[in-house]
Amino acid sequence: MSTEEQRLAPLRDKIDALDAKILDLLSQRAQAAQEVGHVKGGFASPIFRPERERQVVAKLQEINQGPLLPDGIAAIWREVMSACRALEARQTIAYLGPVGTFSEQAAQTYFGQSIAGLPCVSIDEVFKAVEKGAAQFGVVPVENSSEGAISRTLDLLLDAPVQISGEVVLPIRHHLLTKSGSLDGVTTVCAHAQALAQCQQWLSEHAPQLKRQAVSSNAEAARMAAADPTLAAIAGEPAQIAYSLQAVASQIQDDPHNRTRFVVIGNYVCQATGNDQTSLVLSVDNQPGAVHRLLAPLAKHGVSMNRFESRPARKGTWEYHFFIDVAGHADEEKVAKALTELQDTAAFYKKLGSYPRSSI
Ligand SMILES: O=C(O)C(=O)C[C@]1(C(=O)O)C=C[C@@H](O)C=C1
Repeated sequence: MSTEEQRLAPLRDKIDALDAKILDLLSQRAQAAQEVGHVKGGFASPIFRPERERQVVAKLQEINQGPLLPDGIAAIWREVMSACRALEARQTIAYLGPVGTFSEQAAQTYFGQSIAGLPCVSIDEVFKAVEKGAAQFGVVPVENSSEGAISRTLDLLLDAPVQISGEVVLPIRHHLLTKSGSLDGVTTVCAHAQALAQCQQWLSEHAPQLKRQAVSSNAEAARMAAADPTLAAIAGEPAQIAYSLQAVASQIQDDPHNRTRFVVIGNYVCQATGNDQTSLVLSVDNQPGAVHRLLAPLAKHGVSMNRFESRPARKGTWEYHFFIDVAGHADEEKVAKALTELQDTAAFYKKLGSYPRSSI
């Protein structure tokens, strides 16, 4: 045994002994979670409680003496609670598929790995899966830092009978992938239209010879590139792994801070956590100063606006719908007062949900 091995052996023995204790405690925790699940079953109440999961992590981060970092604690307990939640009842989570998409990564980032993933061919299908009860929750992209709002998601949120129960913000790292790891013989690069737009400068500078073909998702592009040596794909690491592709170039997005925000849709109304956001859709009659008057209650009651997005109204009597995110939970007094006055002023008003802010 080498000198290094001699010095590592007792430390590894110590780790093994500690791991055994941790496993015993985790097993006790899992049994307690199962009992929680039985209680919930008696009341037919929801298994997933995001506000409780935030509370669990926040308490541990508060008492943490190190050396684990807060993000490490959050990641560990996300998986601990994901596994415990699955013992209560495995949650089916719909997302824009196929496997390997950023939407799948967002679903796993939010719910952990212990979920039943339901890849859907379109954002519409994610909404349908949640509405018909085929999935408890859905994860859909709502805006990208480079390309702006995902209009289909906004249009579906307008009419769908679902709540926004959470949000996830993912850094988006696009890679140029092929089966061989080179561009020899490659004529076309495939990707979702958003990804092609987010990498257009890099493609023009480094691969202007490639034809650009938009497809339903980056993971679908990866699946195609895995089957056709004349194709390259722009996709993330999950798709690269899922379809055994090699990187020709990594992180080719034009904006190094490129990120996409996803919303979690479901029928669950989150309780306040102290770090929440409320999303709304509003419309006003087309009169001078109408939008200013519409938003006046927010300033009056000291409610901050985090986002304001206008969309042409595709039907009905109004010209625009305004998608607005405000800081705070709808149950907070100042937010509740502002929303009541907004509702009285607006020609159209829909509360999409109050939910915990993304921790990223
Ligand atoms: O406390 C609960 O409601 C539980 O179901 C337990 C638990 C956990 O593992 O701590 C698991 C799932 C919930 O989303 C929240 C917390």
